[in-house]
Amino acid sequence: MRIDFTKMHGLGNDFVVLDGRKQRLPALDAAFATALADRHTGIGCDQLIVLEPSEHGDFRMRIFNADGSEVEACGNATRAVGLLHGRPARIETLGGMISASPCDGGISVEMGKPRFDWDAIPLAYAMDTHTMPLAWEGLASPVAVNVGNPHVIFFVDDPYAIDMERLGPLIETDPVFPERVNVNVAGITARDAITLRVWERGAGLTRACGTGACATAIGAMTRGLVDRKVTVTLPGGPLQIEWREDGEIVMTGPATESFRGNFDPADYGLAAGSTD
Ligand SMILES: N[C@H](CCC[C@H](N)C(=O)O)C(=O)O
Repeated sequence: MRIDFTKMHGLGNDFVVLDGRKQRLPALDAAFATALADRHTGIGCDQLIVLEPSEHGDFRMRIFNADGSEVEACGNATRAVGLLHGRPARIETLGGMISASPCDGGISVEMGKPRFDWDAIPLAYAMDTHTMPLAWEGLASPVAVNVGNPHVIFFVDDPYAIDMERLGPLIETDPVFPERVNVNVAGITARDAITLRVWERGAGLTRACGTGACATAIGAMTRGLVDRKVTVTLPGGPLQIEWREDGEIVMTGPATESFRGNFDPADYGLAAGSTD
């Protein structure tokens, strides 16, 4: 029984999207996600996205990083599935209910409200998350915020001068982050402009990170560095982030369908037709 997929991306952060409402899928475990995400022996992606029926919204979106970890939120994928849905959608995720709507700028997503408490990030012990009293070599005093998933944000002069391949995994896996963390290095270029690079938990350096853009914008706003509407420019391109007066984070940006295909799970040694 072959499985249909849609290959998509948001500013180069790429996904394999499976619609579990229309077909039976193998067990959604780390082995399945890592096999499909492998860029040499699989289809290749930063995240595997699976759509399922939902009793609380239009559908449920499950998110698996390339390392197989299932996580709570993915901003770029939310725009991608919003494009597929083609009309406003209420989406159930592990990080809560969010919504996506087609708009002039592509897809606009209400990502929920940020959480700043140390145990909501989460951190391993209590500390000031507005300015964490910690440093990893030259990266110091970050903001920590949860926008459905955990982020730590360092403000630097030049994000492209930071050795993310070395410092990213070091910080991602530091025990102070019991659920690991997405690592953001950001430069403020104007009251409405941020430059950002992200080492993603479970996926590494990606061309864009939607939740990273949201977290970084919020962190910069809480420090008074930018206004409540900013353009966050990642290696793959720009996203518009607004922190609305009601506390909701709104992200707007493009989503792209690259191609469609199908595969036989048996080719990956995966049992076909079982669902978890
Ligand atoms: N790596 C993230 C999930 C994907 C987030 C990113 N691709 C986005 O667009 O928000 C995490 O483990 O929390």
